[in-house]
Amino acid sequence: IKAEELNSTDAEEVKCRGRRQSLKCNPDAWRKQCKELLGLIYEREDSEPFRQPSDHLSYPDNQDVIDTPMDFSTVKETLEAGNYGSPLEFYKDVRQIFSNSKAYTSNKKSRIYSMTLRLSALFESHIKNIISEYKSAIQSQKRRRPRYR
Ligand SMILES: O=C(NCC(F)(F)F)N1CCN(C(=O)c2ccc(Cl)o2)CC1
Repeated sequence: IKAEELNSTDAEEVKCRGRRQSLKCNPDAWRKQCKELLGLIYEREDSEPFRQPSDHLSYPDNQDVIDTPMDFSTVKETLEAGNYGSPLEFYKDVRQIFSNSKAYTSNKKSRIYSMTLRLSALFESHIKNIISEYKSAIQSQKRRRPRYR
């Protein structure tokens, strides 16, 4: 069979099988990429108030306003424990941090909320490539052979 006779999925699969597991084809590359992205976030001073769970005492309304507390140390531990099944789960938790802050704050001009806006701009600019590479790696790993149930 000549290469040009392969359809695009076959060609993609052949390309992935042939090549050493580079980022494009490696469905696990996202873990390392998310670790690096977390590193970037930790480097930012803006992330300081979000590296620890917010202490309920100083934010009493916290309980009723925030039903899913989240912070970057929890995300980091979950990622390092291998408890995220995909970058989409990682994405969901990080977005929770930002939405909690928005729920906490009464005015959109609050200093701490403005910190999350800068952080989420940084986060979104990186996470979208991680997720699209993950999705295409999954696609190219899809076996055409039926799985025996
Ligand atoms: O208590 C903490 N972080 C824990 C630390 F103090 F150890 F860092 N936070 C205070 C409440 N948080 C807010 O997003 C927010 C928006 C508007 C107002 Cl007000 O608060 C989250 C961070």
